[in-house]
Amino acid sequence: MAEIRIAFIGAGNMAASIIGGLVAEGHPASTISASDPSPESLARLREVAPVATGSDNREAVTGADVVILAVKPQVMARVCIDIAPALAGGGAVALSIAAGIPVASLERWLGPGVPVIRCMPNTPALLGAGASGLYATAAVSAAQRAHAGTILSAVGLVRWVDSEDDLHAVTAVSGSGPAYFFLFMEAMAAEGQRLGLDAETATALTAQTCLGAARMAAESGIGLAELRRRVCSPGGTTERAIASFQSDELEATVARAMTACLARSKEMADELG
Ligand SMILES: NC(=O)C1=CN([C@@H]2O[C@H](COP(=O)(O)OP(=O)(O)OC[C@H]3O[C@@H](n4cnc5c(N)ncnc54)[C@H](O)[C@@H]3O)[C@@H](O)[C@H]2O)C=CC1
Ligand SMILES: O=C(O)[C@@H]1CCC=N1
Repeated sequence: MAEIRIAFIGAGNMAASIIGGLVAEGHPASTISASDPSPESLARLREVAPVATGSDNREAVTGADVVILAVKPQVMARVCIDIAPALAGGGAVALSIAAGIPVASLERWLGPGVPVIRCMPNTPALLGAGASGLYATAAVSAAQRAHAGTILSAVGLVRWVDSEDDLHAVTAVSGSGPAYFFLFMEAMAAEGQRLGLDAETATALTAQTCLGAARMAAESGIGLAELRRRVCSPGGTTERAIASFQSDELEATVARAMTACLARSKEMADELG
């Protein structure tokens, strides 16, 4: 990857996931810096990759090509207003990964002349298995768009969306999505134990099954419903389990959860924007 100087503001879970993935992909750690007031966050990050760390956000953004805003939505306004003078005229693009914060707010806080990209990534970025939705305004140059795409592609799948509003749906699908699968796996592993397996075996079988199913969904070129049908031997065991899920309205349960997620994303935009 061409050397892009990347500054992370906020060195928590998501920053560590993206930095870990970037460095594992061969992006030089020497071109990455991270700023965070929490010594604990910085120490955890240094265990992931030997990047430059500090607590001065303005210093971190100076000279960066891409500034990744990786703080919680609740502190984003304060952080942006604080770094705005250091970004002015520097030519950097700001890339926010915060849920719910609209581009218009980021532009207002960062000041004129700082192009903004919004991204909704997810934590499997740590393993290079992330999934990110990105949205850029017209003020973002083709080169800056390419930089953002290169960074996020280093840690997984990237899809650009044409409308900022679509990022709410991306959040409901892939941003929050890993947690849905963890919850589902927790339930499967717990039931596996109740049915007699030891905890390690139940968890390992569950995780590997999820991984295998996900790889088939992503790589086989076969539709999801067909993949499911191929596991269901007529009159067999899976058919019984699927019938039980369907009579318990699994699809409606999933739809309600994702609708709640999307509603919260919109609510956050209203509260914090
Ligand atoms: N965790 C996830 O799965 C995903 C999170 N996001 C978004 O990523 C952002 C970060 O989330 P996490 O990494 O999970 O949170 P986190 O709490 O792990 O990390 C946030 C970091 O920001 C630091 N921070 C607080 N005030 C700061 C300041 N003034 N300057 C610099 N750093 C400051 C905190 O000390 C902390 O280390 C959020 O906006 C969230 O919406 C997006 C997609 C997925
Ligand atoms: O729960 C959240 O608000 C963040 C955004 C997507 C995943 N985690």
